[in-house]
Amino acid sequence: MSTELQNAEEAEPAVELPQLSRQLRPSAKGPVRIVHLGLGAFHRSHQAWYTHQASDAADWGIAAFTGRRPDAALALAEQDGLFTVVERADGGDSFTVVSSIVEAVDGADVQRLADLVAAPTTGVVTLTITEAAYRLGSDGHLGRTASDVVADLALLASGSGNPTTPVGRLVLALAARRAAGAGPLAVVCCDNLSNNGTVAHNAVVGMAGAWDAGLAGWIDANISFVSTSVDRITPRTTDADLAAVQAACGYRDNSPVVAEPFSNWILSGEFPGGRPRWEDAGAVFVADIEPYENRKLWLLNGAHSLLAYAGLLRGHTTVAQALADPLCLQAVEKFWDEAEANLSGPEGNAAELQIPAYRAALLARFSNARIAHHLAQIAMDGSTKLRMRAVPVLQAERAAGRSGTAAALMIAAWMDYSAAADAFQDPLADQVAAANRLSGTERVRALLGLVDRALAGDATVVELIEDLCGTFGEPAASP
Ligand SMILES: NC(=O)c1ccc[n+]([C@@H]2O[C@H](COP(=O)([O-])OP(=O)(O)OC[C@H]3O[C@@H](n4cnc5c(N)ncnc54)[C@H](O)[C@@H]3O)[C@@H](O)[C@H]2O)c1
Ligand SMILES: O=P(O)(O)OC[C@@H](O)[C@@H](O)[C@H](O)[C@H](O)CO
Repeated sequence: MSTELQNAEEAEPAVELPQLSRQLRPSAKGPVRIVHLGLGAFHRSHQAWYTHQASDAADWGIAAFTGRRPDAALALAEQDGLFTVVERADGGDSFTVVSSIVEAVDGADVQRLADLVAAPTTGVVTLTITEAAYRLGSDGHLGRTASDVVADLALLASGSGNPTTPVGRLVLALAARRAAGAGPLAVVCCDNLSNNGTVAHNAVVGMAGAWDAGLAGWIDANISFVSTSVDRITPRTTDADLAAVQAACGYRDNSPVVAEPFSNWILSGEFPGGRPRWEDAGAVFVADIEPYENRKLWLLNGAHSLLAYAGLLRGHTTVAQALADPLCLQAVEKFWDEAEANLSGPEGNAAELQIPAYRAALLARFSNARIAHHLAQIAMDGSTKLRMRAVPVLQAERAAGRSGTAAALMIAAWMDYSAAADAFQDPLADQVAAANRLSGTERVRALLGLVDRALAGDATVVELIEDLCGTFGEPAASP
């Protein structure tokens, strides 16, 4: 099922080509034993790709559900779940048809989700629903005032209708599993969150407990929440990507995904319902995930957020363009110095994390100009992302008696961007807009309070961030 072609863009585009399907590329469908929520680009390039490569892949089919719209499920269902992963390196593309997704379902079909999660054959639920979708407040617990959470809780209490949040849908499906007596399984969070297994646990148990304390107790006793560090840069698919697959592979694929050749998956936790041999594709299972998670979230994702806000303010569009700007690069290097000073390795062995090599590899990965990773995509949902990417480094620097200026600069750049952006997307967009109607120190304090309440109460930090605003260009005047 794997095709290797180099320099696809040199091939002539074909016309009237057959569509990718299991007839065109014969491949058996494994039984559904993994249910996935959040059928986006990253699930296809990462968890589906690892499952496809496992030596026991034939035993582990994935049923993948979309989040907010049916489109991705409809497109993939047309191809019996098959899609192409395009690995885009500096030197050219290579193409692999991935067959692990055996069912692609509209997330609104909550009955199908409940049926599959309740099946005793299902052993794993994976999640890529984005950081903001867990609806956690800055205290790390479910924000029970968010309007969609309120609506889902009312709906669960009434016993009729379908939840709309992914967490609400999962809670309903786990209730069905409990009723069916189907036993334990693992929920594997693959979103870019620190301690993401605990985040998923707090969101799921928080919502279940607000509905039915017995269900929350059953989930605590039966569901293992696995933490992971996930890595593979996967931008949104473009029309040019569709054309490149068509030209190189000789079929039409309406759901290809383009990713960098690099991939990494580190997992920590129990799998009481079994799991595929993901280690065959390079996944690593560890006892203590925190050092790896911090390395990735601070160095990679932290630099991404910094480049996104600084880069957009300076008129750049992609990660590679922003990195080529000396002012942005310098900010990244300084942030990395601060982050590195606070990274400790497994069992206190920092050398194990190989930070210099990791930093050098990141510079090379970010500079891959053939991967057009748009800063606007990375910039979304900043109030949530900064809690993982900037706040821990700033707190650690201050605890060590240092200023934390480079981490504070990331937050200042986000503030400037929030006032300047034409289309600002964030779960707290309304509060951000209200804060931006204030001025001076009041504005900075209000914005910082949306990211971290304790930091907003520290006058020195507020002053530092206020001084750093404007570093990458003045934001537009407040509305
Ligand atoms: N793309 C990457 O390079 C990458 C790498 C590592 C980790 N991740 C993680 O995976 C997540 C998804 O990335 P992606 O590239 O697949 O994005 P995507 O936009 O392609 O897909 C996101 C999926 O989540 C659903 N979703 C988003 N917000 C939701 C909400 N509020 N409620 C319900 N469903 C919602 C969407 O409908 C979609 O199915 C990221 O947020 C990140 O945490 C992504
Ligand atoms: O996907 P997000 O929105 O959490 O963050 C944007 C990027 O930082 C992220 O997608 C990275 O590219 C990814 O985490 C690399 O593995």
